[in-house]
Amino acid sequence: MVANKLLTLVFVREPTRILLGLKKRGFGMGRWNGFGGKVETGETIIQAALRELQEESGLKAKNLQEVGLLKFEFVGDPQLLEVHVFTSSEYEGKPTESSEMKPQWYDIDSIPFDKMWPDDKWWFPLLLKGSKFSGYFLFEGHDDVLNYTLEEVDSLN
Ligand SMILES: Nc1nc2c([nH]c(=O)n2[C@H]2C[C@H](O)[C@@H](COP(=O)(O)OP(=O)(O)OP(=O)(O)O)O2)c(=O)[nH]1
Ligand SMILES: [Mg+2]
Ligand SMILES: [Mg+2]
Repeated sequence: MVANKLLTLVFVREPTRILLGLKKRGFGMGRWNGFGGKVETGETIIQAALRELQEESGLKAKNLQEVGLLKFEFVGDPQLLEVHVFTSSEYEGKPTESSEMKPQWYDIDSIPFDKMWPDDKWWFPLLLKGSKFSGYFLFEGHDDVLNYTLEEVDSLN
């Protein structure tokens, strides 16, 4: 047994648009995504979500809500990634480019799914309509999803 690796992912949204960032380095480089990263020792998942959002976008979330739990397995890697997904509709600050992310607002009807992680096109509609969701995705490499499960849930765990 290998413990799951905990990660956060935060989407700041307004009624008609959502803030994405182009990942400039590391895991998922070149893809548009929300802001987030690894939960560090001694930190709660919510603390990590707030910290990573601020480090990567310059924004302070005011009403973070946990909306999704996504588990990822990669063929050949025993460690599962467990990504806790949040939204926030209120924030302080102005989106600012960081060493990791280049932020840009996208209209919710023109999300660049072809330049995002391939699983996002399945669960993003649930996030955009305000549902909570839970999913599992088996990847081969970083581009191919071999199979997945995804469900809307009333509450997360
Ligand atoms: N939208 C989406 N996001 C994903 C997927 N898989 C995955 O790890 N993520 C997210 C979770 C994290 O927010 C991010 C990966 O963490 P990271 O590399 O940004 O970690 P970090 O900020 O701590 O990086 P660093 O400080 O160590 O450089 O990618 C996916 O399939 N779709
Ligand atoms: Mg990150
Ligand atoms: Mg980090």
